[in-house]
Amino acid sequence: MGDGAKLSVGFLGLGIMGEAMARNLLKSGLFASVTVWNRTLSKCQALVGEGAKSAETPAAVVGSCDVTFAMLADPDAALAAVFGDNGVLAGITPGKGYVDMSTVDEATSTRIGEAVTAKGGKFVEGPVSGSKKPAIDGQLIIMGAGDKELYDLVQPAFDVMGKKSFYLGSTGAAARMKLVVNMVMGAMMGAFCEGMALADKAGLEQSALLEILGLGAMANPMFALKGPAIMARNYPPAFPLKHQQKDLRLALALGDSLGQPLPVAAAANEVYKAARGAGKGDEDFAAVYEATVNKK
Ligand SMILES: NC(=O)C1=CN([C@@H]2O[C@H](COP(=O)(O)OP(=O)(O)OC[C@H]3O[C@@H](n4cnc5c(N)ncnc54)[C@H](OP(=O)(O)O)[C@@H]3O)[C@@H](O)[C@H]2O)C=CC1
Ligand SMILES: O=CC(=O)O
Repeated sequence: MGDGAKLSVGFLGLGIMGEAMARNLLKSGLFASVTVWNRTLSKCQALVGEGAKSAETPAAVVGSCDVTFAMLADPDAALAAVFGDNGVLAGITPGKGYVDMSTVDEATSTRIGEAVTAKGGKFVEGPVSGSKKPAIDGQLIIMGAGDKELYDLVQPAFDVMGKKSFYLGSTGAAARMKLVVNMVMGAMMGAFCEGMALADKAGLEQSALLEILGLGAMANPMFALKGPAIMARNYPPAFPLKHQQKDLRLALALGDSLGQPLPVAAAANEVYKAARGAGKGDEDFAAVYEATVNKK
């Protein structure tokens, strides 16, 4: 690995994000091969049709690749892929790299990193900011931490998947940073939805609110993008609500562990929990509006 020859890379998890990210690795032509795996194996077919290889287990992917990337739902999924039967660990041999780009907590990432390095492998965590479209466009923001040699080795892959990557230090730093970023995002979306609901109740046009917000210091791409979805009350998933609630839950746990009060995020989390409870978990996180709006 790292002797100038093209790397063979693997990718575990072909959900909304992973499929787009793996496709960009494939399309780049920078790698000797791209081998994919997904728990629901049928989801590998599209990429195989475009030139990827597929394998039946994470161990088989890792065994046949220099570096394997993962983009999995949550801590349970990330741990299952590594420690489960025929998981990542079964394929790790000295020198192999594992880059987990899922949004998880520090404890999960540390556990995975320690297990990989105990077998002589190298580990980087690389959670991302940016949603379905930035993933498709290769415009993610990548937060990296862990083994610096592996981070440098996979920089070309990060450049294909993202517009900027940051090396933040030892394992855990990127996991923490990503949770802080998504805590802010979840609370912002919660406040925005309350504003949209109040505007409507107060006899104001939501489109006018959107335009006024968009012209001032609070202008941001998220309000501009999600505002029309909220007005149409139609939420095709780009960032599933269940993942935003998971991120708030993990950020609040981080706050608890550090004695940092997070009352705004805690309140926002309750609204996402209500939306999940109402069956909105697989819709876009803008569907938190449905738990905000007072239907009376
Ligand atoms: N969507 C977004 O905008 C963004 C998402 N993220 C983060 O990226 C990660 C992936 O998100 P996204 O692609 O949207 O999620 P999806 O829900 O679309 O995909 C989740 C993936 O995880 C797999 N998975 C779930 N549970 C398990 C398990 N127990 N064992 C093995 N595999 C499992 C799924 O497999 P299967 O197909 O079999 O269900 C699927 O491949 C999450 O951590 C999310 O928080 C980060 C930035 C943006
Ligand atoms: O984690 C979600 C995102 O949009 O970033």
